[in-house]
Order: sequence, then structure tokens, then C-alpha cells
Amino acid sequence: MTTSTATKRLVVAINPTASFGKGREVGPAAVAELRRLGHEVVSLSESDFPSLVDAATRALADGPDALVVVGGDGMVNLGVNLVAETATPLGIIPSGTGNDMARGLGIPIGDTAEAVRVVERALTREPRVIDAGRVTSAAGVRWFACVLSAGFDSVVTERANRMRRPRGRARYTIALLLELARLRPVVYRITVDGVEMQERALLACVGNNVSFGGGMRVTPDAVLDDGLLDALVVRPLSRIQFLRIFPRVFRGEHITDPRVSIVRGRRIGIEADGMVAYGDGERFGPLPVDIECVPGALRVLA
Ligand SMILES: Nc1ncnc2c1ncn2[C@@H]1O[C@H](COP(=O)(O)OP(=O)(O)OP(=O)(O)O)[C@@H](O)[C@H]1O
Repeated sequence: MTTSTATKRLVVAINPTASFGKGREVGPAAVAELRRLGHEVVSLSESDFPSLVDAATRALADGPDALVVVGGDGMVNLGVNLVAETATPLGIIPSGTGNDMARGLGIPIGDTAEAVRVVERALTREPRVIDAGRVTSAAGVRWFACVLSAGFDSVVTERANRMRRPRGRARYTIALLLELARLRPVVYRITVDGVEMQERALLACVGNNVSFGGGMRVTPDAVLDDGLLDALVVRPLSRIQFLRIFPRVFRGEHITDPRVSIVRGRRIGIEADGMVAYGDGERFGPLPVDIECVPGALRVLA
């Protein structure tokens, strides 16, 4: 079959469970719209994440023009790990709870047709090139594009993932309150471009993107294509102080607090006993981690 130059071969990987199943119709709608626009679409949806990774890996072996993920930042992470340092661009149709990578790239959230139009327009020109973080740990090598976190928020996520109820975002709120009762700093050893610091802290995050967790602007000055990552450290706070500073994170105003610091660098190591790292909301495994900013590792349709 001959195809016009405007026709692209696309692999669309869908998470049907994103946003607790609320975004179930987004994947099929995006695929229908991309086909209506004349593209050849291989649509992938599986019963679990590892099966989807396998299916997408096989589909990418055929050399499509782009990989498009439908879901939240966890799906972006799946895509990033498949296409980092390759010529294949990544498109994002947001349907998750956080959608922070879409937010950072200016992709519309909650409007599938508009998000498809962004992909469609981007397919007609050179993709945007951004950095990605390459993380090396005992678990192997894994990439992130948004934020890697290893602190109180990871502890909350670990707790929420162990809980069966309630469903939906309330689970995170309950996990947060339960863990807040046990809030306690740990000793971090953080090395930024060879300079080591050791301090007691509640939180350590490394941002390529501005926000994570649904608009929490943890590293508000992070730039996606500056070749650098922003490392945020939150030193000990009381529970009350923590609850006061928390809402300010949504506006990125926490960084004026003297207990909060951000250091920018190309290579960042984080060590702390008993802490687990999450990248783009996905469990990467226990610290230590060695993170390298790889400039221009990703081509994005945005
Ligand atoms: N059938 C499935 N296909 C893909 N991912 C799945 C599936 N079932 C469960 N998941 C899980 O969904 C997570 C990714 O979710 P995603 O980020 O796309 O949406 P989300 O609603 O924003 O999720 P979360 O807020 O929990 O990160 C992965 O951790 C993955 O293990």
C-alpha cells in the first residue's frame, strides 16, 4: 500500500486503568481520531504494564514514525524508557491523575481532540528535543523525564500502594496523613557534580520538569532542555510547618523557605538508608541512585 507523506505509522500504547479507569475512553477516542486523520495506527492495550512494555517493544521493532502513549506520567515513563536516545519521537495523550509531563510540555489536559491535534501538528515538523534523566541503581538503568523523588513522598506512595482501599485519590490523602504521624528526617548523602553534602532531610527530589504529582511545582525553575537537573532538598520541619509549606508547593513558593534548597547539576547521586526512589511516579527501587542528565535524549511531539 502506498502512503502519502502526511500519513504516519504510529504505535499507540494505552493504559486503560489510568486515572482509576476514569480515562478509559481516551485511548480508543485518540486512536479513532488519529486513524480519521489518515494515520496507520497500531493500537496496544494490555491487561498489565509489563505486557504493554513487551507489546510496545515488539511494535517499535518495525520502525514506526512515532510512539504515542495514552495515560499519566507512568505511561510517559514507559514511553521514555522505550525511546530515549533513539530517533523515535514520543507523543503524549494525557488521561492520568497527574499528567505533569503533558503540563510541562504545554499539551492540553482533559481535551483528547486538542491533545491529538498537538500530536498531529508536531508530526509535520521536527520534534522538540528535551533532556532526560538516566538513573543507575542496583535495579539497573532506567530513565525518567519528569521528577525522580526519594523521600517522604515516596514513603507515602509506598504506603498508598500497599492499601487496597479506598480507591481513587483519597487513598493518597489517607496514606499521607498516616505517614505524617511518623514523619522523621533521614540522613541523605547527595552529590551534585562531584560536590558532596550530607544532611538530615525529609525530601530529596530531582526535577527535569517543573512539577509532579498533579501540579506540585517542586522544582519550579527546572528547564526541560537546559542539560541540567534541579535537585531539591527539604530539611527537617515539624508536622505543622510541613502542613503549612505543603500547599505552597503548588505555586512553587516553597523555595523561599530557608529549609528548602535547590542545587542544579548534570550528575546527581542520592544515598539514604531505607529510602526508595520513584521516577515519574513509578517505583525504581531502593537508593542509592546515580542520576545523569542526558541532554537531548528525547524527541517529543509537543
Ligand atoms: N493494563 C495496564 N496497562 C498499563 N498500565 C497499567 C495497567 N494496569 C495497571 N497499570 C499501572 O498504571 C501505572 C501507570 O499509570 P499512569 O501514570 O498511566 O496513570 P495514573 O492514573 O496517572 O496513575 P498513577 O497516578 O497511579 O501514576 C503503572 O504503574 C502501571 O503499573
